[in-house]
Amino acid sequence: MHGKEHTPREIKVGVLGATGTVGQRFIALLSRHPYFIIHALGASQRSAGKKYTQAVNWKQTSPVPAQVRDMVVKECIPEHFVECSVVFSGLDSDVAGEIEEAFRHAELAVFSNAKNYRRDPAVPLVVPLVNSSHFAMIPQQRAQHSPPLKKGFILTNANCSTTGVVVPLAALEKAFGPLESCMITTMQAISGAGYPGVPSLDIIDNVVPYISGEEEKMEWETLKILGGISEGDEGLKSFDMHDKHPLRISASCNRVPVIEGHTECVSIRFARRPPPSPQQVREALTAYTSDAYALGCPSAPRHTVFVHEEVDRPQPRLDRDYQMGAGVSVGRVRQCRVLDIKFVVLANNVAIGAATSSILNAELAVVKGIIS
Ligand SMILES: NC(=O)C1=CN([C@@H]2O[C@H](COP(=O)(O)OP(=O)(O)OC[C@H]3O[C@@H](n4cnc5c(N)ncnc54)[C@H](OP(=O)(O)O)[C@@H]3O)[C@@H](O)[C@H]2O)C=CC1
Ligand SMILES: N[C@@H](CC(=O)OP(=O)(O)O)C(=O)O
Repeated sequence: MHGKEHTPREIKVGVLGATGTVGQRFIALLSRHPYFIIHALGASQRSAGKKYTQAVNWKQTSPVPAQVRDMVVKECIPEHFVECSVVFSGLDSDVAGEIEEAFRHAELAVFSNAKNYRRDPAVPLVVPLVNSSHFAMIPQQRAQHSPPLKKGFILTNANCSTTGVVVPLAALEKAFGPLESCMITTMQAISGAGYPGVPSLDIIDNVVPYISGEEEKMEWETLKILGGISEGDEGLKSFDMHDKHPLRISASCNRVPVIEGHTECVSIRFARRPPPSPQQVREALTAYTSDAYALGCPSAPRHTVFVHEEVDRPQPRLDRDYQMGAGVSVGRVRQCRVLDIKFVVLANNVAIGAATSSILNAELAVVKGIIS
């Protein structure tokens, strides 16, 4: 997607949870990646020992890529992945904790979608369009491990709804200073619940106003991502959780009958007075460029935030595949009579909300010389 990509030698990668919703998206994206080469696939014991096409219930719009069709799926143990430098994890969170730790311990770079390590004080929670500076925690994470690691680490990406909202929030903090409060109401696609996900009898002709754990994750993760890294007396780093400018966030999460793409209605108040106008907000969102794009990551979107002028956009069916789902769409930027500004965000939950974020994070790690 980027014109002047930095192209290193080929890097062998593995995919854990390769048969799942996120795992399939990893495979579709990695099969045409310029330097990540799919070398090993892992899933549960139900799938291990089978050819990929026999193990997977493929739900992507393109066929199973030729290079993985006959690959035999392995159990998720590091011995089967020794030739890989990187593993991408789309593992169920019930099992991701132990498996990802075993891979880190075996000196692999683990890029995870699961929630298990997002709150770990040594693990960066990186939305690649926002906080690539948090990679600075990796040396400390390696040093804290017993024995200290040379190559292994875990880096997570965020919850898919958090990812959509932090991109415009980061752009606006960059342009206009800290935010003071933020109210979010989500309309989340059923693919966010994996496959087969929400039963059809629950979701057709319906809205379900509850997604377990989602509101707490959005409220907490946003603070870690938008906060910086502070350095203590003995040089020890910690995530500052947006503490210097406390940000109050309230999220309300709903499941809606959409297949892909999370829509979020967002209202914000800025700390500085007077606040920017809707037009200044539109301009700042349009001008925002990610480090991932500036550094030449091949999967980075040209438009980090695409701002719609039409009054009825963004819409999931129309906008979720723009830039292969790697950017974020914003529309309906207008004045809020309670806070300052309100707008609508659309983010593709399985692309920038999951697999694309992990791949971009790994590309950033390559550009920053953390993996080679
Ligand atoms: N869907 C989304 O939009 C998003 C998902 N996530 C997170 O990404 C992760 C994957 O989600 P999703 O793809 O939707 O989930 P799925 O349920 O679709 O896939 C889960 C994967 O985990 C594997 N698995 C299950 N149990 C085991 C086990 N005991 N050992 C090894 N592998 C196992 C499954 O393999 P098998 O087929 O063999 O059972 C499958 O490959 C989750 O942690 C989720 O919370 C994050 C952001 C967005
Ligand atoms: N809970 C999200 C998807 C997800 O798996 O989130 P997390 O990675 O934070 O557990 C959804 O249902 O849309």
